Amino acid sequence: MSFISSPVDWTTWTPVIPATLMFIVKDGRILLIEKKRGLGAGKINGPGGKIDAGETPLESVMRETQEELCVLPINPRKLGELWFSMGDIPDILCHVYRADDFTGTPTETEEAVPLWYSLQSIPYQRMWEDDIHWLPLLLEDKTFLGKFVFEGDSMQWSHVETGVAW
Ligand SMILES: Nc1[nH]c(=O)nc2c1ncn2[C@H]1C[C@H](O)[C@@H](COP(=O)(O)OP(=O)(O)OP(=O)(O)O)O1
Repeated sequence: MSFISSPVDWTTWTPVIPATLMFIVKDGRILLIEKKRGLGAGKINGPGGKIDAGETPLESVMRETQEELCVLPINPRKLGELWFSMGDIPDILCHVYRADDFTGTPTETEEAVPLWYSLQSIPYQRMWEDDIHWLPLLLEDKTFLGKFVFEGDSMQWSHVETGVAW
């Protein structure tokens, strides 16, 4: 099924789960993870996760990157937001960050396997279906707001705007 106009009324959409993603880009490569558990297990994504109570999005993405990969991003900056209407699971608002350097050594943990990819060979076919709609913007250092409607793993509708001031 595909929709021309959104199947979701975004003016009344209310996110239930605030979450984060971090993309470290350095020397022509991007640091991704194979997620070992949780939502999207088996997929390739950036490190990140749910924001804990009392945490800011930035605090959360630093903690999650440290927990999942044993590295700390340097000078992270927020480039995007992703609004997910997820059907049968709670809706997610995800804050997306980029950093161009880090401290530590990417290390496999119980949650994730670190994977470096060249910017010319990002494995979009193993990522969430929406990623190809906004990750190229992040790589160009552009800001964005993406809205996506999913049914299970299948994207039903998408809209991405760029030039958003965060
Ligand atoms: N369609 C999608 N595209 C994408 O790129 N990332 C998505 C996505 N849907 C969810 N995510 C990411 C955002 C966030 O980092 C993560 C949220 O999944 P989870 O709730 O399973 O988090 P975690 O497995 O880290 O759980 P916690 O450790 O409890 O925070 O999944």
